[in-house]
Amino acid sequence: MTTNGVKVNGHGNTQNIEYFGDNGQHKTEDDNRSTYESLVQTADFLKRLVPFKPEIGIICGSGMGSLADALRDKIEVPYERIPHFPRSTVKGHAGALVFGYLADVPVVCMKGRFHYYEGYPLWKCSLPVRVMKLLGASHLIATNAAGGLNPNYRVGDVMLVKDHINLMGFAGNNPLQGPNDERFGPRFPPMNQAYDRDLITAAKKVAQEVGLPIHEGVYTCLGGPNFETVSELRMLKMLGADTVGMSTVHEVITARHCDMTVFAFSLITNECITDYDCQENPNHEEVIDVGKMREEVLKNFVQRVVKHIGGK
Ligand SMILES: O=P(O)(O)O[C@H]1O[C@H](CO)[C@@H](O)[C@H]1O
Ligand SMILES: Nc1nc2[nH]cnc2c(=O)[nH]1
Repeated sequence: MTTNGVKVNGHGNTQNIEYFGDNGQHKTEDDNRSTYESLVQTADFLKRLVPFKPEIGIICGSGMGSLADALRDKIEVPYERIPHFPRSTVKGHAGALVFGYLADVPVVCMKGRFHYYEGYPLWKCSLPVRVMKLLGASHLIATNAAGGLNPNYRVGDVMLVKDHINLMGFAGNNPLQGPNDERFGPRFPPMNQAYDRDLITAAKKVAQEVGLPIHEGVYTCLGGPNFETVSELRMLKMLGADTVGMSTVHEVITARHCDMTVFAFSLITNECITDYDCQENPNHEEVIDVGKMREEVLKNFVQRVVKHIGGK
């Protein structure tokens, strides 16, 4: 079957999707991969709309889109207007880049991120990070809603991410797969200092000031969209993960590849269920509700972290 330049072959559960250019020439997934030049086009389009250079890129996690509402002199650009940009499909992820000033620091917020389970390859989920870099941002703040695996974590607490476990990477899936463009970064980037230690130290102080219960730990990302089984969670705990989600890791890898300084945190939206007798179920509504419940304190927290970065 061929429709709109896409041919789907296959029987039963296996399908191979082939792409065709305008002249019927065969294209592969890799031909559709964004290039340095296409991302420069995206950045140039945005530069024409925004009269300042963002210093920090902020990714709002599920239910945390209101972080972007705290910006002054906002310019909001819906994803569907931005060339080469994916579209948001998940509840709690509005789908717009919001430019403005937070604590007098110029920033750009992703009000809505892209997830692997939406059907986007990891390079596409992380594409906005490269656009932020091309816009001039030197720092990335990635926020996420996550399940708390560490038994000391409570719903509403925040965990500063000190490290991650790239589980999808173990299975051979990585946002940096494919040809490497040195203009972004090296073929083999180190990842042992992915999360900036100075920012973690500063953020701990800020959390105390705003009365936010804080932890420091290890995040892991699964592909989703289902929440985990009891056995999977027990395994992740043994591996050393403190929180579990479906985002952030590939964004951070992409940011470190292009030499951005990274700060990330998880809002604990649910306690992971590691007991077969527990009758509760995690669900996305609860995740979004906790984000909303903590919106004021998180705005305050992020604003102060941004101020710290801006004042450096
Ligand atoms: O990581 P963010 O986007 O904050 O969202 C988390 O919450 C959603 C599940 O409720 C998943 O998308 C998971 O990744
Ligand atoms: N994978 C995963 N993602 C989440 N996002 C919010 N809570 C959870 C969770 O428990 N598991």
